[in-house]
Amino acid sequence: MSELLRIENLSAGYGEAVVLHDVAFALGEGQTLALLGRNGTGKTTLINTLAGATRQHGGSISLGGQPLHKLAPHLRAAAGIGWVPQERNIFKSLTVHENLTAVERPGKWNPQRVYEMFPRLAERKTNLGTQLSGGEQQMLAVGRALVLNPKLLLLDEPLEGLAPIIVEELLRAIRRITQDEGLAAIIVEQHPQAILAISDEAVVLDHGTIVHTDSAAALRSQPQVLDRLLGVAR
Ligand SMILES: Nc1ncnc2c1ncn2[C@@H]1O[C@H](COP(=O)(O)OP(=O)(O)OP(=O)(O)O)[C@@H](O)[C@H]1O
Repeated sequence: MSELLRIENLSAGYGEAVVLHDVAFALGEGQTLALLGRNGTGKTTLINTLAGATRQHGGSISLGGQPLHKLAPHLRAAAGIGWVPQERNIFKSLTVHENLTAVERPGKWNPQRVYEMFPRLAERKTNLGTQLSGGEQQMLAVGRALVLNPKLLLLDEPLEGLAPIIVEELLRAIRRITQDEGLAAIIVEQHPQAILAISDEAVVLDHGTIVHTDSAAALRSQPQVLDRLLGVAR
């Protein structure tokens, strides 16, 4: 398996404030990484740093051998980072279809394939972003990242605040995207069991540093370790 992402000695934050300290890990092509940790430990900051939306103070990030450090967020998208931020950030004044076609880049993912995966979006094709439920917005945010045809998908709490039936639908889609279609992904989630079940690797952050790295299967099978790392019995 060849390497896709390499992070070394990374420190990053907001303005002068440094939130992440000496973060380092690598991810192979087609691998899925669960990024876990208590509230406020830096998970979103790490995702945002990969996407280019924070201030990098030191260290390096490379994707497929290309350094990302100096690239603005839109150039990171072009370099292969598909970002689904916590706030979803869909274009609310555009229709579902326009949200997808506005950012589409050539590759195997196109709006038609997104509609096949999320039939609800196909039914809502001509609806504006403002007219979508939270679950539909999340599906659209995932679809919009996919039609960029990224090398690496970043999903920041994709299941947060959604009804159980929608959670199931999104989990099925994420499994299909990562396991069946082989797209590499980093997934942040508060409820780790569901994500560990579909991930290859796991990294746990605390106070902005990595405190545990293991295979997802090994971490999943040790509830007492998860309990210690995340603070609540899962
Ligand atoms: N825009 C910002 N400006 C300054 N500090 C911030 C900003 N966003 C987050 N922080 C700080 O960075 C730290 C890490 O926050 P972050 O949102 O990355 O954690 P998280 O692990 O994703 O938490 P959660 O699970 O609650 O989303 C926190 O101390 C937070 O207060």
